[in-house]
Amino acid sequence: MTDRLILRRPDDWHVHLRDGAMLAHVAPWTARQFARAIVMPNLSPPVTTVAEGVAYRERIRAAVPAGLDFTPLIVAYLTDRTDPGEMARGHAEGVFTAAKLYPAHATTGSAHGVTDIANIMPVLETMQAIGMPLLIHGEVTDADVDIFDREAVFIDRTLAPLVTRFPALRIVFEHITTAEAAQFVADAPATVAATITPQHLHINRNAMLVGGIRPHAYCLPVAKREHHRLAVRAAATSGSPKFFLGTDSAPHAVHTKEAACGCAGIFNAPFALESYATAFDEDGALDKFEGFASEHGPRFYGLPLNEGTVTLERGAVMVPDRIGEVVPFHAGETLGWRLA
Ligand SMILES: NC(=O)N[C@@H](CC(=O)O)C(=O)O
Ligand SMILES: [Zn+2]
Ligand SMILES: [Zn+2]
Repeated sequence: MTDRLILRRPDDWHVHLRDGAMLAHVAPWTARQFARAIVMPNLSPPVTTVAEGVAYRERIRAAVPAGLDFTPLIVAYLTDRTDPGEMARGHAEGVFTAAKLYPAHATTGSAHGVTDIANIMPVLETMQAIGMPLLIHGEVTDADVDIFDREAVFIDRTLAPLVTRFPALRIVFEHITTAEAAQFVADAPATVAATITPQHLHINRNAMLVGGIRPHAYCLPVAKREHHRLAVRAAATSGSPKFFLGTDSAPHAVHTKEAACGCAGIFNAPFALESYATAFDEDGALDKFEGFASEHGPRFYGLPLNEGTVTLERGAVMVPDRIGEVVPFHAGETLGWRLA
């Protein structure tokens, strides 16, 4: 039995670091675990221009404690009016690593998102031509589609046609939650990959709804039935280079989650590696963890692998009930792996 895991330094390919006081509160947690992170642009207002990207990157750097070697990778937020030239310039100047498609009103901070994919066709043409990855929150927003079906329907209505129409565009299907998504990505060309969160490896929808409504288990896409969790978990531990680590750590102050209309998002950054390692260990797949955490992501993005290592060791770690004003994922639980 392995008791120590020495991994090439991992990256987080999907995180929400927020802004202002929340940024200062949460950024150190990500920076102590990961070398780089793809930082989501759904601020208010969102990060849409190169100048805003540069300014946000500076604010993130200022929030990272001295001595931690951490590189934030900035993402542009696509709207109906995104200028292809602005994306090309941001990418060429090394500001925008990728651009994010939020279908309007699909999730937290998506009000300025894209109302119809037809509106961004010229942007996608440019991104394909310059090799700029497209990151997607893959859920439809149609009122007649059940919330538990919104990811699977998105594949048929939007994602599959997009992959056909843009055969050279690199696409990351973010935070997948369904068997359909795992299968779609596995069968898709090598231009299509997916991130997987810790929560979607650990919980199904019962965690949210059995024995009382549990707002801290609520995020989007919402956790699904158990067979979906198992399919997502099989994808993560499969060793396929199409699946990689993206926490979707999404902090919200406790009073905004414990509310009549609670915010979507789970704050998992403080114990993210511990959480993933516990899941891989439970499935006898620790040998697949380094690829998932440290290799598949940079290879897909065309970025160098990190130098240096982190060490995880078997041993109990208690997750606190609160971290400041935020309730972390696994609050009150004990995980079986800890960061050395
Ligand atoms: N995942 C979530 O439930 N929430 C994210 C947005 C997102 O990633 O969809 C957030 O910004 O709070
Ligand atoms: Zn999302
Ligand atoms: Zn997210």
